[in-house]
Amino acid sequence: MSALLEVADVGKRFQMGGILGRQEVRAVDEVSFAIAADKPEIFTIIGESGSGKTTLARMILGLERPSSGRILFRGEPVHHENKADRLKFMANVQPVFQNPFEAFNPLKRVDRYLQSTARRYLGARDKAAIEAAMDGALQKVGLSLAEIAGRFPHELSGGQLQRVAIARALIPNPPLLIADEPVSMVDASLRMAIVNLLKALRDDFGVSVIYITHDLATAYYISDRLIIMQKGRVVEMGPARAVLDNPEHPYSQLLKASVLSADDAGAGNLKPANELLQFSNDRLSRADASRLEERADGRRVRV
Ligand SMILES: Nc1ncnc2c1ncn2[C@@H]1O[C@H](COP(=O)(O)OP(=O)(O)OP(=O)(O)O)[C@@H](O)[C@H]1O
Repeated sequence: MSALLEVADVGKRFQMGGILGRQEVRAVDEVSFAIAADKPEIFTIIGESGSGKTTLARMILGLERPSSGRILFRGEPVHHENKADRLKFMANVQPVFQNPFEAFNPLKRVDRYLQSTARRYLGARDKAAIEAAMDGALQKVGLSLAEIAGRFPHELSGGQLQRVAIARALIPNPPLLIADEPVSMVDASLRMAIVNLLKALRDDFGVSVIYITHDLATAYYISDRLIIMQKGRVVEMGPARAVLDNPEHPYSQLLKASVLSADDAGAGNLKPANELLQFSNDRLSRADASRLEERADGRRVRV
């Protein structure tokens, strides 16, 4: 397989506190996976708050240096000191952030963002070429330049604004998007439309998406493969349906049980989840001596 992205034994440690109470946080610990160049997919990173998802995403985007391991995009390290190399890399790997209202300045018209992206990455100078690039990207997300031209962020819904953010990311025609919790700030009624859009980008335009979430339901619906992270470590990874239909690691089971117990609210059905929490914490305390073991269905589980 020729790899689009290769993440190999990647770790990130942060030093916390002063000289005395100095502490090390292992935000990400020995994470490995690869995304093929010729097989677009939605690869999901799932885990609760603090499990290291965003740190991993920032390292893939070249915004943070790994403390150990390596990340290669088409065989080249993702960290570039040189501005031109950085720009070339960013044209290929584009981020979509959680909160579209934070991503756009409320006093700036949204089409300006698309314009500057087209100038920056495509080197487009004349008005017709810039507008064609903007409209092409907006059409991919179900909008058009005519619909959003001249409008300010508050004149669009959260769902529309997130579509514009995705259109902006698509302008350089990147083969890979890194979408960090792209639907968590979007109104529940509009969430599926964004999730379906990510699927359409994969199916119709061959874009791979690293989808970062703590939401099992959308992860199940959208993912080809996934990794489940707990405190910086992968506890289970593999084909999404196989893993989520029948999770093996206690933490994966706990995530699934938490979704079910939320549906079951009031039914007093928390005991199994409490037991799983105990199992999961037991495993975590022995994590240093653990390793990922391969299963017949293609998944790998930390044992
Ligand atoms: N710059 C930093 N300095 C120190 N610690 C950090 C830094 N960034 C992240 N961490 C720590 O690393 C761990 C992983 O954080 P990270 O933000 O990657 O998790 P996450 O899964 O994305 O959580 P969330 O869903 O809340 O964003 C946490 O314990 C966090 O406090």
